Amino acid sequence: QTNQDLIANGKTGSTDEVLTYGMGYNQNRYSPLSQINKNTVKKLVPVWSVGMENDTGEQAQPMIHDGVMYVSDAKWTIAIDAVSGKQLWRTPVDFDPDTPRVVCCGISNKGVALYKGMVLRTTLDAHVMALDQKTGKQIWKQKAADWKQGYSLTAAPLLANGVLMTGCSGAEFGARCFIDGWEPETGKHLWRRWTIPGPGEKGHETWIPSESYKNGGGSAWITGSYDPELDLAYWGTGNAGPWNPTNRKGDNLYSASILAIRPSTGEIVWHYQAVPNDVFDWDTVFELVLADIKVEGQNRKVLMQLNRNGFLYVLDRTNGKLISAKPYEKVTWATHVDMATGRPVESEDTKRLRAGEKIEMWPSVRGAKNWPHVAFNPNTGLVYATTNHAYSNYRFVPLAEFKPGFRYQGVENSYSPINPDTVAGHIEAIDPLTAKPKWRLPLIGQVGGASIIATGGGLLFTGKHTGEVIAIDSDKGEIVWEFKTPSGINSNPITWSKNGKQYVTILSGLGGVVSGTRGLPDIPKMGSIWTFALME
Ligand SMILES: O=C(O)c1cc(C(=O)O)c2c(n1)C(=O)C(=O)c1cc(C(=O)O)[nH]c1-2
Ligand SMILES: [Ca+2]
Repeated sequence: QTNQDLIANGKTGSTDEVLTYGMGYNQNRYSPLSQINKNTVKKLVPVWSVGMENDTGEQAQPMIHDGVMYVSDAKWTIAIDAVSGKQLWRTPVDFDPDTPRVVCCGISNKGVALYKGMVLRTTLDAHVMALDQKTGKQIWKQKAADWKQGYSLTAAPLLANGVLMTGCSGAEFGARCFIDGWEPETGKHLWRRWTIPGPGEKGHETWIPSESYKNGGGSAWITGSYDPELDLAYWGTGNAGPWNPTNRKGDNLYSASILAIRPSTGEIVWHYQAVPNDVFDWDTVFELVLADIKVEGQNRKVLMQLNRNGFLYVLDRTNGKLISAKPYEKVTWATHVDMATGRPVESEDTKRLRAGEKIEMWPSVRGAKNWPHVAFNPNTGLVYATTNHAYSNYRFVPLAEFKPGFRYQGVENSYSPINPDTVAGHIEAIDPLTAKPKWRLPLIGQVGGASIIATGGGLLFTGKHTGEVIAIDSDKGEIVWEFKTPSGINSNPITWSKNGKQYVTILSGLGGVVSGTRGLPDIPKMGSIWTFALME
């Protein structure tokens, strides 16, 4: 898995390999594979399953190299023969059992990176490590931060231009976050880009008073994308900390922003802040889909994001200029995004919130979409997304004193109820420039939990909170196949091939933030991997 292999993956490379988070550096989550298609999908059956020996949740995207599948969760790194399902090795992750105290939203891990014979991963207790692909033995391990200060690492690393990039979580604990660059071969720390600039750094002046940056948040808890031609990694940052803004005035850069970063140096080449002075948990971390699309007749290199805040942003990824920002769900916190300034125009409701009143706010603080990733099919030009239809009853309450490693938020929040007949969200096909749906499949009585992949067979694969793996006709938005797994699904599916045969793999095991969602069916918590193929 050289740099060339990683660049080719998801583009011209073999569909036998899954080497990057998002099935390609562009995070399109699209595969041209078409053996499993609308006609053949009725013959799709499980071919193997492996237990994860974990009940804290499975979110990882598996990776595949040379017929071996690499899977992770917070407790394990595992290698499996991809065709037979036979386990090759299993290495436990060693962390203090108290660490889960500093995770806001589940004991999670979203996957590994593969590079030059190594499996590279992050750990819940804020370490980064490399294992040998053949044996599972540790090659190196480095501490990124002290978990007792509220830091954790849940995202898969990004290997870009020979640099291993990792993010961090902790904004709900008033941690000040960062993105790190490491030398993958040795674990040597190359650079740190604080997402919240300190004294003397550009952007620090947007924190008033100046010491407020110390609790500034700006987590980087979803893996970035990479454009090898521009040599830019795109990485989103999370909410400002604490949510209650009493002690921090100003725009609070670079919270709730999209950053274009030079992998070799960590330099920020451009930034776009979606939400100045965020008070809503509008993490702008979600997947950044890179695509080349026509905008008003012109070919543009764009970056797209369905932001948690309900707007679908399309940016020129060469320079960060805003092209479009339209709402894809019900939004009441802002009236629109001002295209001249790129800033959201806050609503009367938000003015009342800032004045201390309780408001009903759409979307809820969980977002019009949470992390489950979208797919983009370059042939249809549509984005396929799992979205949420919910509101928060939300207000600020006095901030408790800051204590490192403990919640530091200063808000009161309750969610709209979910009853068995509530339309709590949708799986939908969306035009990126209008943000309007082509079709919508309602999620009734449950929120969405899993990422989507799109295929050349005209299908989407994803999973439901209630445990079904589903295939959807991507033109009509109809479920055409399903299989019930033992637990709920909130993970990252992949499709791949070996010896001319197409497979779909997905993890089951309820975890993450949906595991704590009230009003939903009581789902057993148990991790397992499932691989499907057509019955001969
Ligand atoms: O700001 C942060 O540091 C941070 C981190 C994480 C995380 O690492 O899982 C989540 C969130 N925020 C968050 O707001 C959120 O809704 C969320 C959901 C999940 C999940 O795994 O289901 N993680 C996180
Ligand atoms: Ca957050």
